[in-house]
Amino acid sequence: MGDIGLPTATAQSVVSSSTAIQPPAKNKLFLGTFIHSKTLAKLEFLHNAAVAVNKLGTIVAVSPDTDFAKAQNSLLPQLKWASDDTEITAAKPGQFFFPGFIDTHLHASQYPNVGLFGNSTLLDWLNTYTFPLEASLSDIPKAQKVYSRVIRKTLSHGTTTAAYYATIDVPATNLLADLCLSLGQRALIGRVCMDQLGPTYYLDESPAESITKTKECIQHVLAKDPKMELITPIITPRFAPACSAPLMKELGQLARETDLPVQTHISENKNEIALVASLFPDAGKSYAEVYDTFGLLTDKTILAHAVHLTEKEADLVKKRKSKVSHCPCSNSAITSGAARVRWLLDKGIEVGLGTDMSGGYSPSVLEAARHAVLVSRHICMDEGSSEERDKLSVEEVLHLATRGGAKVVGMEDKIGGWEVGKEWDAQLVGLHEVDSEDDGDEEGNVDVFGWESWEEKVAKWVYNGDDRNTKKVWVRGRLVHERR
Ligand SMILES: O=c1[nH]c(=O)c2nc[nH]c2[nH]1
Ligand SMILES: [Zn+2]
Repeated sequence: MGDIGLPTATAQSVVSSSTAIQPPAKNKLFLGTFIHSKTLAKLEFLHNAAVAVNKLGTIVAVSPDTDFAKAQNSLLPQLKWASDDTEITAAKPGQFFFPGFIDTHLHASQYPNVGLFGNSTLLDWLNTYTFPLEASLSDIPKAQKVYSRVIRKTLSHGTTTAAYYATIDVPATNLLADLCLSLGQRALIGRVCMDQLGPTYYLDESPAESITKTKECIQHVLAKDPKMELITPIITPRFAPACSAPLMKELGQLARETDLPVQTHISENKNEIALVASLFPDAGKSYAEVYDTFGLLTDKTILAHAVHLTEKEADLVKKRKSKVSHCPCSNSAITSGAARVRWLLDKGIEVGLGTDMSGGYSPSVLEAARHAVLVSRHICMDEGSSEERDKLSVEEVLHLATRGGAKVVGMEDKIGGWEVGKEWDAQLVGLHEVDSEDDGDEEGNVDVFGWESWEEKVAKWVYNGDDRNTKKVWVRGRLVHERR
């Protein structure tokens, strides 16, 4: 990153240690069934397999047909790992390891509002529910309560990586970064930039102030995690209607100078699109062109929603290699529309899933995945649809939730599947076996009778699973959640 005149970190750290970027104490060996996305349409099932994870949290071996005895007698000696320096986790029968979910778009600051949207749509929802809550998080103890809770909650649903919006407040945004580090969630941390549209009590005073405060947050993250091993700063113009042309120009320049990722919203709602056209009559012809004019459509830009993009805009997004975060729960909840995911994928645009709390009502990427399936079926029922082809399958939405999301956040070399060299960001999933002794209360809604294929078990998990099925979660090899 070039010298961009970032100020030195000034914010007080509330959380003192950054333990999550310390290596785990022991090597780790995982045994059992491993499932991950192989291609968009295909899951791969590795049964009776072993995955070895070193003390840095990196996968160093993926070994098929390896039970406990073979691991002890062959794999560990091969790795030169002593048994007493290796922690072994074996999945029980019926359990499986799955890559951690990647939530490519959510507002940490809006978590207290999940489920609160009434009959609102985007612009009135922002004014009624969202801006007042976000503004209130400049109260640091309140921010601490909300941010710790949202991190723990999303981890408990298997989200190992989250692209967060915080608020305009610098200390509270830095606190979110600190908490991700201490609780061990991989995250992109965005201080929200907005110098218009919001209420006077919740606005950056000028483009210059917005840039200075953004740089303070970037500096804070880089001071805490210089190699961006766990947390990454992300430049966050809220959306075009909330950013003046001079602010967007400077943010585009900052993105170019720092080569940092960018996140924003695009084409979520028809009134919003009309507002963009009225606010930026000269800058460009379309919403996407407005961002492009200011250098904000980069190959590291995450565009949330993209519900109403035109053909020409989608082609521009593809040309710039910008990515899309599909947020189906949010799009249904606040009546935004149905994003045409197959159309985006067919154009070669990378797509991931976002919960978009609290436009979205759920912290669960699994919920977003099942709603992505359902929204795709609504698209099939529209006139002029290509019908069957528009449907997304279980395999496809799980791909979006993992490998697709990894590409959207620019971490496809690090996370999303079981390959040597990737980091162990994983969840252990357990379904309720009807023949087992327990009554299944702890295993959630997913009853498995024993005759299902593994493909069927996964489909049952996608349609009926929840956090009760997420038994353990790891990020970079560190256990960050365990269901008791
Ligand atoms: O889903 C959304 N959530 C938000 O907070 C927001 N702000 C602008 N546009 C937005 N869309
Ligand atoms: Zn959003």
